Amino acid sequence: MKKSAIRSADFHPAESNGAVPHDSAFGQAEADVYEAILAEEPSTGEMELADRNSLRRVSGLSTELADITEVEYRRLRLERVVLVGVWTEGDAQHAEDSLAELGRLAETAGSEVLEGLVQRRDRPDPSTYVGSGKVRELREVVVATGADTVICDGELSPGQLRQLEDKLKVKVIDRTALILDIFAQHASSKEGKAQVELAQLQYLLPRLRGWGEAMSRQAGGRAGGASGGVGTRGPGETKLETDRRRIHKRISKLRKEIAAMRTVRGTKRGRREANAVPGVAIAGYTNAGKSSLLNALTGAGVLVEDALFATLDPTTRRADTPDGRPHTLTDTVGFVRHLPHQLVEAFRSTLEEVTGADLLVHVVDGAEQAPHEQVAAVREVLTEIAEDHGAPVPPELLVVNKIDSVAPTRMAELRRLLPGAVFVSAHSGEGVEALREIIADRLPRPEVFVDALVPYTRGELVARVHSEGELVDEEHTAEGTRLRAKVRSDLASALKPFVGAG
Ligand SMILES: Nc1nc2c(ncn2[C@@H]2O[C@H](COP(=O)(O)OP(=O)(O)OP(=O)(O)O)[C@@H](O)[C@H]2O)c(=O)[nH]1
Ligand SMILES: [Mg+2]
Repeated sequence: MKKSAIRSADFHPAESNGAVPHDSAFGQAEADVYEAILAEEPSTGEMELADRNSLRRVSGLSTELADITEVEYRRLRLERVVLVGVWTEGDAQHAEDSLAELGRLAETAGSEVLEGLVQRRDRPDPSTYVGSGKVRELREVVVATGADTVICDGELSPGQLRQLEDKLKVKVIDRTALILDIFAQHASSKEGKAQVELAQLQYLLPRLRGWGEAMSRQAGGRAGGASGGVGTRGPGETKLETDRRRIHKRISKLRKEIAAMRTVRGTKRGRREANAVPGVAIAGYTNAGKSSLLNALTGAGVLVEDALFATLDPTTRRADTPDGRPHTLTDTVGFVRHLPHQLVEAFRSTLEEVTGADLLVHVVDGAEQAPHEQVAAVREVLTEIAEDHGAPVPPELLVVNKIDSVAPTRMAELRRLLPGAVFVSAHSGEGVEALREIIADRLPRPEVFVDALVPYTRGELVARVHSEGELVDEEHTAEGTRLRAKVRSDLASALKPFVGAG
């Protein structure tokens, strides 16, 4: 597994400030307890209780929310991580690719990847995700590497997370939480932030119970051994109820806010549609080079970064086809395997930019090992959104990017894997001109022929024919401008009063 440089500025070893988890905003780690656990490896049933009582609460994971709004800025503060995946189908290569991607996601979130392990199983273990033997092995790796976090390549149930954490004694998070964390770090617009927070809270809600139990158990332990038994409402649980209510309230508030922002976005899009300017959405796997391609096509200065999910807010640019027809190009949020469904829901309004487009430019990174798998993952999410939206997926143009870093021998293979694709390099510009022509070709064309005499008082209609339609000829007469052109239906109806007037 590739190692990234340790981000020393961000590196906080387990803090030992004696903070009681209940009082700390996000459960400060209790380093002294942790040291004690490291010193002895408990294995017997007798040890188990002590073991559980000394569970290390890790910063960022605790559901203790001092202030719900902090979720927005919540960072998992991942540091030194060990990755683990369960491989249930496909071949070993597939499992390793998925883990390598998890590693890149972890690095994007700012952590150092120390080790990666995969296990072949028919299905993940219902209680600990990996099998019990593997848990022990994993614990050894955690101790040997000094990792403070284990990231699992899947979405774990609240119970699985808790049990693994109990056994590994370090923070355990899953792919979903990791992706949510990256989105939280990258969201910059008001809408993006609200969407991420909504997704995080939805993820958090079902997980409150388990952690709440652990917390009340701990509280009971501290109170002198009178641990809150079954049915006892410990302080943790009371707090839990309050937290849950506050989260529910916050969720409905966010939903309302997002709906309002969606209306604004819809209005903007509606205006574009009313202007009959066809829209192209650039979609695709994260890091495929969507923003780079938008820049190459339009000269827009959109942020390009070798990071996953650099773009969270759609950027729309106007452009003209080589034959002068205006259209819009929208850069969109990238997709990834197992995109958390909470995010798909929260980002619906953003993703609607994609399903509402006239043409989908689906960008895929040609330098990837298995680009066709990324293509499949993207199509899966698109279908899901389109179904939700009750609209068909727009016609797709597959574009293979980064051909500057593809070996010539590999090109033939790519053509076979991705039939019908256009090959480009946003960097070298190769193929970009051809892509422009193909996009122009696939855009809906004005289909209604009009022959109208537009009075000089209605100059704006003439201007629209110039910018949106295809002019056949134009003549300035005493009564007005005589236009013969092909236009889209909405403009044709606006011109109707003047048709046949000459
Ligand atoms: N070699 C090569 N690298 C490219 C090309 N296009 C983009 N890249 C690199 O790929 C990385 C990702 O590019 P972006 O344009 O940010 O990709 P994106 O699809 O917008 O990514 P997200 O917004 O994070 O989903 C950057 O490091 C780019 O420099 C290309 O044609 N060739
Ligand atoms: Mg981007």
